[in-house]
Amino acid sequence: MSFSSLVSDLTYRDRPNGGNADTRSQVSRARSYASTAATSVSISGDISSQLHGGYSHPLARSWQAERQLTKSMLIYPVFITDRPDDEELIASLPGQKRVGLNKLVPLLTPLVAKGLKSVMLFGVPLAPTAKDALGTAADDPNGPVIQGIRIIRKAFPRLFINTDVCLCEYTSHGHCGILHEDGSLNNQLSVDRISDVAMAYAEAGAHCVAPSDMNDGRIRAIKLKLIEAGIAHRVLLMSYSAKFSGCLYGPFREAAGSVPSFGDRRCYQLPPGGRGLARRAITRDIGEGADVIMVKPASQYLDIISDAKDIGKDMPVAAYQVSGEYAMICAAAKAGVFDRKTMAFESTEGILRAGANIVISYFTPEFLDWLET
Ligand SMILES: NCc1[nH]cc(CCC(=O)O)c1CC(=O)O
Ligand SMILES: [Zn+2]
Ligand SMILES: [Zn+2]
Repeated sequence: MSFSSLVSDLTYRDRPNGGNADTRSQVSRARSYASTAATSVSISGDISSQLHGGYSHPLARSWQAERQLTKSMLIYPVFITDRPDDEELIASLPGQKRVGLNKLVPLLTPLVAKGLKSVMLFGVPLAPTAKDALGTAADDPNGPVIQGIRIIRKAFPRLFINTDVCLCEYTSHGHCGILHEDGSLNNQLSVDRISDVAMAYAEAGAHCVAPSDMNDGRIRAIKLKLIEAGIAHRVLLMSYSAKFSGCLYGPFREAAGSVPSFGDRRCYQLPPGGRGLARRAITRDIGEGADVIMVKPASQYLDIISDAKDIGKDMPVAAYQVSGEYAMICAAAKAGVFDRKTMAFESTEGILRAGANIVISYFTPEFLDWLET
């Protein structure tokens, strides 16, 4: 194929700008270049060098992705406080709100109408007496999560309810379990307590329990309790398997009031360089009975998402684009670094390309406007 025949193709091709004068003059300039250069420039017969035709049309571009982002892949994090009439914007998470139980249905109604399929519930106890060493408020039958489950089940019977299961929002020390006297996690007591909380959410009607505490053995403990209670067949167990420590949960901790009062979470959340450790945690959690494995944060850990897909070949992989990732995108877009919507898609498509089937995203309400299906 010669250069001049490629150039003449240009005149027939569909063009988004309708082949305006500008393009026509480019084409004629290219053509006159081709006629003078045709003898010296010749493109060899290598047909595999031609890729553009495969993605010149928007539909053809969509065919290039293994997984297209759809509304059913998105899970929206929802923060519920213990003050029923609360409705306040979260300063650290632009555009996101914390709501009380009375404002839950008004928050979700327009989103469900636009195709919201799934939420992840977080409880935010604000009452000064709400926190103690055991995180008692986590499974308070009158607390925000259990009452939130009941309200959502009734108002939106088709909405899939995931519940984040952890103690850090409810403990006086802000750690994700019960502590030894020296301040380290007491793994056995923590697992007992976390699995009780998971059971309380499942029995209240949650479709999914998702422990984010990172104590060893909690997946197995929860699965066994679900089986024992005869509800394992209707409750999905999503493990925050590869959850890394670092600075990307800051805005969430602000929103949920779960900043640890001392120390940090590095003894239970994974070290950022720990790819092998993440693979072991994923393998372990699959073995303990997880139905879905999660990687978190998402964009900084795309290799881990890919590993999760590889290890859990037959399982759905979820990725949590966490508060810090969201806040960074908001801040950069606001500063004019890039367009917010373009980056929302680009980051999410990267997460899907790495292997995720499910994305937990603060952009969900916007995606419901942006996506057709
Ligand atoms: N353990 C609770 C929990 N569940 C989800 C997140 C983070 C979510 C986000 O940053 O958006 C956290 C915070 C943490 O572990 O400190
Ligand atoms: Zn926690
Ligand atoms: Zn420790």
